[in-house]
Amino acid sequence: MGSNTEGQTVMEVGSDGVAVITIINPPVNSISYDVLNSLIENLKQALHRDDVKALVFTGEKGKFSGGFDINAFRRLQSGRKAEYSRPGYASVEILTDTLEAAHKPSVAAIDGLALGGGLEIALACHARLSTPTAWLGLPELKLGLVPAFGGTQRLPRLVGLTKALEMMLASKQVKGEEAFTLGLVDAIVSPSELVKTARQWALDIAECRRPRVASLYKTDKLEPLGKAKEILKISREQARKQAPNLKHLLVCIDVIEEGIVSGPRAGLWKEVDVFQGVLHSETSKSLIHIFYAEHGTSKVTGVTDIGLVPRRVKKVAILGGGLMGSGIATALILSNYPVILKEVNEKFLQAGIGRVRANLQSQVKKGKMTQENFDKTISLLRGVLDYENFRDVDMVIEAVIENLSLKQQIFVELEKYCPPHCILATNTSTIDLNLIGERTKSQHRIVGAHFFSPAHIMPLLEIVHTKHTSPQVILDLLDVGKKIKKTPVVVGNCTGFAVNRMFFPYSQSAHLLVERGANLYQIDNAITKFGMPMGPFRLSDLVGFGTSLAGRAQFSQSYPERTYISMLMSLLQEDGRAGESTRKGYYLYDDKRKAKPDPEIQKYIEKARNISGASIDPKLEKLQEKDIVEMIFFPVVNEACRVLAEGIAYKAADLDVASVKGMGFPSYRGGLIFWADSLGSKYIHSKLEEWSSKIHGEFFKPCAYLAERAAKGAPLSSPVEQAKARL
Ligand SMILES: C[C@H](O)CC(=O)SCCNC(=O)CCNC(=O)[C@H](O)C(C)(C)COP(=O)(O)OP(=O)(O)OC[C@H]1O[C@@H](n2cnc3c(N)ncnc32)[C@H](O)[C@@H]1OP(=O)(O)O
Repeated sequence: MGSNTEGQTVMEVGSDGVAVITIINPPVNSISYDVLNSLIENLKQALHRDDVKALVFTGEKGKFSGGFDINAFRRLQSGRKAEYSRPGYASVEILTDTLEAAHKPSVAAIDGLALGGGLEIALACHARLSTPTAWLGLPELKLGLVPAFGGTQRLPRLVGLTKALEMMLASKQVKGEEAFTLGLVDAIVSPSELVKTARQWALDIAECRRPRVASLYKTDKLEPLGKAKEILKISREQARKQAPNLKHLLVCIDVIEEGIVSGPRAGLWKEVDVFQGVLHSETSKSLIHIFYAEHGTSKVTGVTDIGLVPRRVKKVAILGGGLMGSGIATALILSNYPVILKEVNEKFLQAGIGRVRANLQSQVKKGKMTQENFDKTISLLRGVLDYENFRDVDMVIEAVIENLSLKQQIFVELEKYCPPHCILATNTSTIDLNLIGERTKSQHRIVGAHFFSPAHIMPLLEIVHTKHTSPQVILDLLDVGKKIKKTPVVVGNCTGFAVNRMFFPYSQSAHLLVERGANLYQIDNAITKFGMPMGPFRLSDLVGFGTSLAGRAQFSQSYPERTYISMLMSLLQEDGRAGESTRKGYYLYDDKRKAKPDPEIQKYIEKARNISGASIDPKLEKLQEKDIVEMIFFPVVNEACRVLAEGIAYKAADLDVASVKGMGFPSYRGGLIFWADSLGSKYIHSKLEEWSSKIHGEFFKPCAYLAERAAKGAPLSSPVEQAKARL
């Protein structure tokens, strides 16, 4: 392989007359332009050579291909010229009119994974063999794209329209076994026999012992036209309802429909026509940014690049079996970690274990876990009432209530009972870690393991380090985080850390606006339409006012000048309305927890307004949706800038991932800072300045980091030169 090339294919022609073309581009054998060019060259050669009767395509080291090289797409999105000047060159000219139309048959030998463009190459072959455990799918839509190598046409013809729509629109992958049942692959073969069997299969087709199928022209799996149109109509309606901000889903359905109504070649050409549009859309740029940002969170300077190896964590102890503790225990046992759960008395302990059981039971009910697996998983959990069993644990996660002196006492005990190598983690969501460990001599092994509720479901793990936390401890927690399938983001220590801190203005700006005349339910509506799972008021109801008010108290202590204190929540709480758990908060809740606006809320708003002395601003009474989104999120962006400036977050992309995974910020907007940069630092700064002078001085005041970037016209994501909290 040339030193400047990104992968290649190699061709080996056997004495049996089969040319085996192997894709080589580690780690996932993605199809870079170099791979594609080399594949085309080898394909043409094989078709030309007299000693070749048939072809087999496969991938090196047990992986067929992870799809087209996403990095190449990223380069095209940032202005690089397209490699092929002829539209449809790869899809129509090569895969369809050269490979699929060739007189020499081809077979794909699939192991590991065949995704996106990788699977599409296989679909253009005349047969596919797969190992039982390989993953096959067209996940392009997850990247804001549509399949571009003919997948929109061939997949429905192999597996039927309904299944193909599900696989493409939901980026659902299927395992080899299921692919065989669906008709996507022709046989299941063990990895050791795969290429050998594929060679023979290809010869069998060449010698007419097996059928030679061009999937593009298959029709037996397609529904009759009327039925197909009905399926597509329903699919469109669902896409519009479930993802109203995502246009590429509808584009994909249109392309599939074109093939069904006007024939597969017309469908192929439509696929070619729409691709440039989706590739250069903001949605695709954002989703590809998030793909890379997510991979980047586990690369931490000073931790993962200094030659350390993660130590094996064999046993974990959790303190506190409440909502968080039981969720964390569930996440750990689900990934086969033996866990001891400690509580203060038998009643609490049984309640905690009950919660873990209920979490697992709900997986059984949903058909995601067998009863046998349930029994095996729950057997990894042991309840205890004292520290005696802590003598051989490798990691402790404290998840008791947010009470500093209680946590300090617990850490003193932990230091006494746990072995010296044991990682001492806390799940606090706001309290300064230095204070928690103040009474110990173990500051180097104290770390934050901040899970988000419900901990066994929410994908983010915020790993908080102090100046004393050792890189080894951070690395170990990163490793555990990955093993329990969380996306870990490493951040520095401060009140609220990165995620809660940057989002603390989210609910406050909403309260500030409501006190000045904005409609509470319109705010939630606008924010939901923007793409958040729920607006700030509905979120406060879900979290519960007790927790929200406790969090606000912490913030107002640490950041008093910019904490907006509205009495609205406290007034509601005094009246027994503490959120969803009391069935009344900003909304009223029925038996099914469905939220309904409550006209009574106006009474409380007026009371809160009287207390704060705020007056109604006619402009805020008539806010447009765009204004609401900006007034709620620009203070969040402002706080995120402070988090970056102080070095609490390592890079802007980490905050993008944290906002998506921790707060539900829409991934198709690329995360908080990526979205902010799409609007421009200058614009955000000018808006905050304006609101600071007209509405509330301190709350909206742009921070120095934002002001400096706005003055230079620089993006907020450009690297910070001097961050304080580096390791
Ligand atoms: C023309 C076509 O229609 C268009 C397309 O094909 S679009 C591409 C479609 N393919 C995809 O979306 C697959 C995206 N990748 C994945 O889902 C997962 O990476 C995977 C299932 C392939 C492998 O997962 P896993 O084994 O956990 O490894 P993972 O850590 O994710 O990836 C390993 C490395 O490969 C890279 N990688 C994975 N898929 C890639 C791809 N298609 N292109 C470029 N790089 C890729 C990752 O960025 C990562 O790089 P890093 O080590 O520098 O961080």
